[in-house]
Amino acid sequence: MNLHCSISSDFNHVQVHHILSFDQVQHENQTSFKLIMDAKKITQIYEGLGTLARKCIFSILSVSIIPNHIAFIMDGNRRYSKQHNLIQGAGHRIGFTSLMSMLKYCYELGIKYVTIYAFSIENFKRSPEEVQSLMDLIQEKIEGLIKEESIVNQYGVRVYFIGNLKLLSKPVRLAAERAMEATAKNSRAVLSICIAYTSTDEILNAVVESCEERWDDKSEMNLIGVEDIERHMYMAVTPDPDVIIRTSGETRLSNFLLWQSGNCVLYSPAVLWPEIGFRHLVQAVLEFQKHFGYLRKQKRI
Ligand SMILES: CC(C)=CCC/C(C)=C/CC/C(C)=C/COP(=O)(O)OP(=O)(O)O
Repeated sequence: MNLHCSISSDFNHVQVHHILSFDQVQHENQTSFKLIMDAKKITQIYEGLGTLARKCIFSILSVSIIPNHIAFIMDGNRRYSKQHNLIQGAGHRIGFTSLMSMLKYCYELGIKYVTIYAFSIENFKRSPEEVQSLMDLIQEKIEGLIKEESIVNQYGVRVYFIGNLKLLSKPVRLAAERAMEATAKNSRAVLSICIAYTSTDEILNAVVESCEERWDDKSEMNLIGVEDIERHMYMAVTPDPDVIIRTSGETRLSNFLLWQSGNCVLYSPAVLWPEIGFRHLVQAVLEFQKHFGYLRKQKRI
């Protein structure tokens, strides 16, 4: 049959436009299929080599002490979008992919606790469109986290949502509750997702709850102690962080883990969050190891 048709195929951003005969169409499809298979094999080989290289670097790092808890301030997603002329929200999507890579590296390295600043109470002041688009993304990704093949299940991670969850819309809050329930039996590692969170709100809430608890207690003096406040912190489910990594070169904490970060290393690489990579995690661990002697004395560990 001498059919002529137009094929448009998009493979690795190469556009092919041809008028082809039926035989040519079949040939072209077979060639594309072969190219895709070759690309997959090459990717698998690279991934295998990457995993091997990481294992080697991790065993060198493990000669010294590995942090127990790393927290991330994922700064610079909108700037990344602007710099690369991407549509609004694209930077956050790419940022989520970077987050998944960082979680994988952390859990591979044996870091038990990871905390991320996903959305602060201050972020509600952004334009309604931006808040909605971020919340849609967060909801979509929370639902993805509990799927069988997700990183969370692969590494046996228990997920906590930390913050004033009453401030979230019902669908996001329900998704968060489902994720906490679905991962409650995982015990190899912990991911704390700070959402609708600020330290000011966390401390205020802990003080109020501590006072309420003491109010009915007639037997003791009505004084609250540090340990009461700590018990009522949203972050009471994890030990204090050893390292906070904030991207985009900023050294501010922006109302994140202020109570918990008294004795912790702040590492702030000058890359935007979507650009963060394995080398930054290695650098952060080395910084922690450099300061560990001092931190150990402060924390009495
Ligand atoms: C389920 C789950 C954990 C999802 C997380 C998704 C994600 C990557 C959220 C980042 C949110 C955020 C406000 C980052 C700060 O960048 P920015 O928007 O302030 O960018 P800028 O610093 O360039 O202004």
